[in-house]
Amino acid sequence: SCSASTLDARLFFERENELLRQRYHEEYLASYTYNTNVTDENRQAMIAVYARNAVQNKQLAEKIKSSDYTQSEDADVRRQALHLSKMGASALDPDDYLALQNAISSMQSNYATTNVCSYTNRSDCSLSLEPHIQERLSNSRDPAELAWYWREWHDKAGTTQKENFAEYVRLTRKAARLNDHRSYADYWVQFYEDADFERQLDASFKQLLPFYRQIHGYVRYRLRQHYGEDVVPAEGNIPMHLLGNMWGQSWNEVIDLFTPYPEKPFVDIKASMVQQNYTVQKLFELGDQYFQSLGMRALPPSFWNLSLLTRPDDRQVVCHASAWDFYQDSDVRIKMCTEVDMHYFFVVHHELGHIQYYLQYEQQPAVFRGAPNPGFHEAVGDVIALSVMSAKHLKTIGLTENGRLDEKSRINELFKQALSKIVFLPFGYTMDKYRYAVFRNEIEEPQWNCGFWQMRSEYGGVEPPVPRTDKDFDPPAKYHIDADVEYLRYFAAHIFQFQFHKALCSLAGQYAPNDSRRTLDNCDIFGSKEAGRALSKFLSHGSSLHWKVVLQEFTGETEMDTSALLEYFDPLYQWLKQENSRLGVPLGWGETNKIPS
Ligand SMILES: C=C(C[SeH])C(=O)N1CCC[C@H]1C(=O)O
Ligand SMILES: [Zn+2]
Repeated sequence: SCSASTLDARLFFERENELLRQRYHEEYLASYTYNTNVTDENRQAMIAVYARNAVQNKQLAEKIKSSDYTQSEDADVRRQALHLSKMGASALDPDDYLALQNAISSMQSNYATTNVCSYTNRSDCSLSLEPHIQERLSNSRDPAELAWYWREWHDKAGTTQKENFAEYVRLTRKAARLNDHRSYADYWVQFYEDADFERQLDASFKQLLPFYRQIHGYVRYRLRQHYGEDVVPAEGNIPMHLLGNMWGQSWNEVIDLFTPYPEKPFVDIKASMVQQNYTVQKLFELGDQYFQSLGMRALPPSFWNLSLLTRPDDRQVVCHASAWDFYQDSDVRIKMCTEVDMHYFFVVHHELGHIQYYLQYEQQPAVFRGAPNPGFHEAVGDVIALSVMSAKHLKTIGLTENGRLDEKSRINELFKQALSKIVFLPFGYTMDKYRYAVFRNEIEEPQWNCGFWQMRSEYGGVEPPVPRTDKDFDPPAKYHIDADVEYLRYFAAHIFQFQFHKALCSLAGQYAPNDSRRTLDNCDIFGSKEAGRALSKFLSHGSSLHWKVVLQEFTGETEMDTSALLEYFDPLYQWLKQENSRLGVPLGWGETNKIPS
């Protein structure tokens, strides 16, 4: 039985959740219209919807704060009240709110529309990040050309946005204070519902640093062999323009420069795709079929009709991949500028993971249609991709012949995985350690750029190809910094995904401890209804329960834990330690000399 006041509370939240769902629906429609057609008119229209809804969200939060719902006897009422009283930017007055949304959307528009001039044809200034500049960073082996594209992009996508970013810092700080947070960083941290979160992050990073140092040392050694000592220092920071990615967040695009066993070549999956007439549509169909093989939700017809899966040639779009929930009639979509290659095959699964989450929790009240830990949402697709990219599965779908690797090929494949999964960690960690420091005014505005590069060097041992000063401003060269997207969700996801993978592989009978035929790096859960049932149950909770409760039901654990990740990569870690000592590879790095000391 429950008291009249609880019945009254439930009615209140039922009504408010329906209104909130409608607000989400119109917000995401307006945002999708802008993201798939970047014009100032669409940008203004989107902000107008945000502003109108912010007033409603603020009123709801204030109504709840003046009630006793957070003390209700009903745990579900308490949790809904807690979530809905968290005001972010909507705490700002209307003028400040509009100014903040203008700053953020202006940075996003700049990022989406920045083009750079070709290194080989300076009069052609039409090159976009995806696919043109990324193709050069992956395939050019000319340090001068790579440095050209690094600098063009950072000058045009970064430095030009300094004023907008300063306005963003000022107004998010004001919003955080209005909500009694010490800073906007503390507003972000509260979404992990764990007072110990930042300490756990630091502990996880420290646990993984020795492994990263082995990878960093080996890569620097091999890069120096290839490019020579004038380009790559023996013991200093790695110049990041050589690493195959604009931000140095994953290095697998240039793995052919440092394959552990070059005599065991990688299968060229892209060539197989091209040879088999793969289309973008096919990549998404394979992903859809994977989830269906687990007994999970199929993509609804509206997904295929309303998504934007390739870059259109008649308008500007925000190419950065994203998945969308329109909070109505299972209307879920992906927007990305897909190309047919292995990188996008991975991104397709990453985004379909978000889509599956949306579909699994759509029955929850609007307030609980999200992940209980931001890292969970970013981990789902990656977990499936760990199975999809295994030699076993690539053979199943006919992209390779060999479904079981010999020891040397296994080291090569584990190294390729580590060049995105382990290399990513210092990058992900720094993205928000830096923004926390800026939001908390621990780095002051005149040092914002040098502070950024000092942290990238301290945590990851990478540096710009050219000297940078505080006259430059490089952070907005990264999408998430422009778009006000918190980033530690990806760091957490890179650890959680191995915990999820181990649990699912066990359920699928694909993994057993100490069974050399059933290791984590060659597990493929394809077709396992057992695994699918567990994953569906995990996702269907949405954020209705604390993430530790939901995690415990799924994997038996209650913490973010690096053990599964280290178990997955152990053969490589042991190999690297031996190889680096055999070669006499120096480990670690000093301070970067690319910023004024
Ligand atoms: C693919 C997405 C959209 Se949620 C993304 O932003 N990711 C996925 C991996 C890390 C991060 C990035 O690109 O920086
Ligand atoms: Zn994502």
